[in-house]
Amino acid sequence: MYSSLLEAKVVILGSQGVGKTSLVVRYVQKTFSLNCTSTIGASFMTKKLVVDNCKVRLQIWDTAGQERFRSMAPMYYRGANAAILVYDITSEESFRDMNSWVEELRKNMTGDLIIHVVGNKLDLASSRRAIPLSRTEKYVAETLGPEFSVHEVSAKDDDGIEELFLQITRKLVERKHEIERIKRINAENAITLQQLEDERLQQAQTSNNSSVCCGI
Ligand SMILES: Nc1nc2c(ncn2[C@@H]2O[C@H](COP(=O)(O)OP(=O)(O)OP(=O)(O)O)[C@@H](O)[C@H]2O)c(=O)[nH]1
Ligand SMILES: [Mg+2]
Repeated sequence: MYSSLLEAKVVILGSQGVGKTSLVVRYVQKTFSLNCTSTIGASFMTKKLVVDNCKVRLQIWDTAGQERFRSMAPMYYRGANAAILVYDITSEESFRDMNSWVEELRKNMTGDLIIHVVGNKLDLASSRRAIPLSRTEKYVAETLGPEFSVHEVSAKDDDGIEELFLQITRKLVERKHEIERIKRINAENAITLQQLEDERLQQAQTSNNSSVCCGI
């Protein structure tokens, strides 16, 4: 028996060819192909999991990295609960591009969006790494804040991807439980206030009755 159900929207953003589709396909379908076709517009996949006694349904939106689709991105990140910003650890350009996503999200997002920065293609680290992990960590700590996470993953080798989505889901579940706890406290406080008000009215009524009696 699960204590609650959570439906959440996660959006994947990043420049063309960093491996957004590969990441989602690896996580949801457990497969990988070196011959992916570039995404047109966007698409989503659903993943169900159970975390901390909570049944979760993640709707994972895979967006297109091609520049011509960039103006469509707000349609996908608005209403999202979490965003995964992907770069390719072998590409300086994709790392810089991620910064423009951070700026854009900052300007347009309301509410608290969970953001995870993800360097993909970790399997190429020894031969072609262009972005050291320390650089990403420094960037994220200084730009996003220490509470935001950095991951390096490989969609090809299925390395770090389960952990990435698990961490995001845990945060979403924690947040849901926190909101429920606050609602419960507010409801309890509202009941206490109502009881106090009832008692006050009752006392007022009693004293009114006794003054009427005295008047007679
Ligand atoms: N070596 C390696 N190649 C990868 C990895 N992930 C993706 N690729 C390859 O990188 C290329 C682009 O992957 P996609 O998943 O299509 O990239 P994308 O970010 O969805 O690209 P757009 O849809 O155009 O924005 C493909 O040839 C993938 O096979 C990885 O972890 N390691
Ligand atoms: Mg794609």
